[in-house]
Amino acid sequence: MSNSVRAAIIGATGYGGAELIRLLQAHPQVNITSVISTSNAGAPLADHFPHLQEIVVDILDELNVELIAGKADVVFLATPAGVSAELSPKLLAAGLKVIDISGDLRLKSRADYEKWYKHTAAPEEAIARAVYGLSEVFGDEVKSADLIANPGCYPTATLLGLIPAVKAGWIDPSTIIIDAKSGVSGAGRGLNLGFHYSEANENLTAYKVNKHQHIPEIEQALSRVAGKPVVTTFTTHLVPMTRGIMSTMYASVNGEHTAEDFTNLYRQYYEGRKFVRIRNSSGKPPATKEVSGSNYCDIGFSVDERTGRVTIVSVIDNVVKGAAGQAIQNLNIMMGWDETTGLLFAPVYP
Ligand SMILES: NC(=O)C1=CN([C@@H]2O[C@H](COP(=O)(O)OP(=O)(O)OC[C@H]3O[C@@H](n4cnc5c(N)ncnc54)[C@H](OP(=O)(O)O)[C@@H]3O)[C@@H](O)[C@H]2O)C=CC1
Ligand SMILES: CC(=O)N[C@@H](CCC(=O)OP(=O)(O)O)C(=O)O
Repeated sequence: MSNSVRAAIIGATGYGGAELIRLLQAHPQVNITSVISTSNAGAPLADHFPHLQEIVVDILDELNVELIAGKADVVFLATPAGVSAELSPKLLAAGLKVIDISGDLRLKSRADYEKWYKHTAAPEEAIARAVYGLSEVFGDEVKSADLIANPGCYPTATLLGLIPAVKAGWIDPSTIIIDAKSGVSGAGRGLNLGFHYSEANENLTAYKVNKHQHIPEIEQALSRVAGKPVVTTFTTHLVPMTRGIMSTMYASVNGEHTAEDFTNLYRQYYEGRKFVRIRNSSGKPPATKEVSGSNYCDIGFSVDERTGRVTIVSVIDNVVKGAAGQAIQNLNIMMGWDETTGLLFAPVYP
């Protein structure tokens, strides 16, 4: 077990990159040694993110694998789809550990990736080597990994909310419906008409209906846990707020289980895992603001005796637990450190 690591961040001028910098600069066992940009190498990072000036040294480096290997032990990729598929094998070959927050290495089927992401899939060896880093569920596999496929933001909230019940056989997986909502930062910093203030503000839109790239990711993990193929209906909505994801999930309950039973089951499943907080069944469901800026995932339950269905509400901050925070949690697990190192801060409220 090493006591500290040097970290490089590719995609440092984007939202995921900025959040990695914000969190890693406060991590006691990580030194940021390179922040990388393909379009602005040589410029100060603070030109892009004035909120980070004088927090980390920094002139943006060019993207050069040899340069990174000379400066860092671990590389975080906060890059658009298609980049990591090509770059990760080169970074691994240079002896680096790689944590990828894009979707490039999450799907075990290359055909599925190409169908849902419309990019060329990563080489088979890289996909086989990548460990799906849903920390609280697959943490044991993360321990020995050198390549992490960090889960997507929606899948993180959704899977943490469904897996204990699916695993226990308390819900019928064929009845699962997932209704998910995200703040605008989930779409990244790039410009796009649908995310202009006047289009997104005071508006609520469903998007990528039955076409969202997180559908196969969610189904892959649920199928693994259920031990049989699971398909789901998953609909995403854009909410005019900056951060936050809420996944509201519905499923038929197998047998007689109250909301309190679900609460106890989930508390047992996540025992000792500080970042998943299960709400009391008598209280109100969790809200996005109650996890904003933090690495927490809060989950609450209601069972409707009339319909025999459970409603599960799960919330996260998309850029923290849904991206940079979970990526750092996975680094902690890989390094044999306490998984909470550098991440135990309270949400920002209000
Ligand atoms: N935003 C979120 O909540 C979440 C995002 N993700 C995923 O994380 C990844 C990053 O997302 P996000 O930070 O929001 O996106 P942004 O669009 O904000 O940032 C992406 C960054 O990638 C860099 N980049 C673009 N093209 C290349 C290239 N060819 N090679 C290397 N770097 C490149 C750009 O910087 P430059 O031009 O300076 O190189 C850009 O700043 C995406 O795959 C996204 O889907 C996952 C979970 C949550
Ligand atoms: C609001 C919004 O547009 N969110 C994005 C989240 C994208 C993302 O995180 O993509 P990968 O996990 O596939 O990398 C979306 O729904 O596509």
